[in-house]
Amino acid sequence: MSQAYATEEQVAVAAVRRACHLTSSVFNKLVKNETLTKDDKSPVTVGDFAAQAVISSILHHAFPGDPIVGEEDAADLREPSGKEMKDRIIALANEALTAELGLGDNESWGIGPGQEKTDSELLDAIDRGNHEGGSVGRMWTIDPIDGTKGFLRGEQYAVCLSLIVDSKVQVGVIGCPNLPVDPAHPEKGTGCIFTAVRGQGAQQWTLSGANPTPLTIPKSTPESLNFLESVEAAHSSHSFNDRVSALLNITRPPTRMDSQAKYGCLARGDGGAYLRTPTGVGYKEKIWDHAPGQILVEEAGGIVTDSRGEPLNFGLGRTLGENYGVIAAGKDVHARMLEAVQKALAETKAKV
Ligand SMILES: Nc1ncnc2c1ncn2[C@@H]1O[C@H](COP(=O)(O)O)[C@@H](OP(=O)(O)O)[C@H]1O
Ligand SMILES: [Mg+2]
Repeated sequence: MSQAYATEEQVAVAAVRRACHLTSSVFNKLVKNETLTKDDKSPVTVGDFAAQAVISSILHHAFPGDPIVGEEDAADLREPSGKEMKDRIIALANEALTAELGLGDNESWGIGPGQEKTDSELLDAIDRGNHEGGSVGRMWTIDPIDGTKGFLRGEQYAVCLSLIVDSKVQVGVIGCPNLPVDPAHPEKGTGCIFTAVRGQGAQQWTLSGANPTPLTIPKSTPESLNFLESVEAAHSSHSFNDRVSALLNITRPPTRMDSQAKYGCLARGDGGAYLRTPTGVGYKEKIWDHAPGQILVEEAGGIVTDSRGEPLNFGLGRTLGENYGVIAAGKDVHARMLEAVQKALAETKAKV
C-alpha cells in the first residue's frame, strides 16, 4: 500500500518547483510597472500572480474537487488597465507550465510541453484561490511569493503550499530559491525545497529535487540558541523579541529573514527558535503564512503555538483568528520560550 498523501506530496513538489523556476527567472526581469500596490500596501508583482496561476492550475488538474485558499485574486488583471500586466503574467505562467524540468513531470497534472493554457483558464486559476477556508474537508493553501518584500530586495522569499484536511495540516511544501543549501558550505549553492507529510517526517531537497535529507531540530545549548525573526519590524516587534531573548540569557543576535524560509531554517537547525510578535493592532495572521511551516517544524520534532501556548487554528477561515503571535522551537526550548514570552507580555501590559 502506498503511503498516505504520496500523490499530494508529489503534485505539490512539482507545482512548487515550477513556481520557483518562474519566480527566479522573473526576478531579474522585474521592471517598475510590474509592481502595483495592493490595498494593504504590500508590493505584489507579476511573479505573485503568475506563480499562483501555475500552482492553482496544477492542483486543479490533479485534484479538481479540492478548494484553494490563495493569497492573490485576479480582479485587477481583468480590468482594461491591467491588460499589459495580465499579458506578461499569462506568458510567464505558460512558460513555467510547459518548461521541460525533468523530474516530477506528469501530463495528467497539466504540465510539460504543449500544455499551454488560455488567458481565461489562467485568470480563473488565480481566482480559484478565493475559498473562504473552514474546519471541514480538504483545502489547499497557496502563498505564491511569501515574503514579497524579501523577493523585491533579492533576499529570502518562499513559495508555499499546504494541504489541510479537517483543520489539520497534512502536507507542507516550501520552496526557497535564494536559501543556501548548506550555510556551512556556500559552494553548494542556493535553492532548497522543504517537504513534510504528517507522521512521515520532514525533508530538505535541492530545488532540482536531488539529495533528500531528513530533518530533525537539534538540541540547543544556551550558546547556540538564537531567534529567527522577520526583517520587517512592522510584522513582528524586534524590541519585544530582544526582551524575550534577554530573559532567556541568549547572547547571539537574532537572524532576520523574510518569509517561511524561517521555518525551514529552524527545522534544519540554523537558529533555535522562530518568534513572531505582531505589532499591528488587530492584525490577523493568514493561514497560508504558517500552515506549511507548522507541519515542517512539527515533523522535524518541534512545537508550534501562539504566544499563549495555544495551537494554531487552521479551521477558522482565511486567517488564524484569535491566535496571537507564533512561537516555534524544538521540544527542549519551547516551554522556556513560552514562559519568557508570557513574562515579557506581562511587562508590556504593566507599562500601558
Ligand atoms: N502587520 C503585519 N503583521 C504581521 N504579518 C504581516 C503584517 N503585514 C503583512 N504580514 C504578513 O507577513 C508576511 C511575511 O512574513 P515575514 O514577516 O515573516 O517575512 C507577509 O506575506 P507576503 O509577503 O506573502 O504578503 C504578510 O502576509
Ligand atoms: Mg505570505
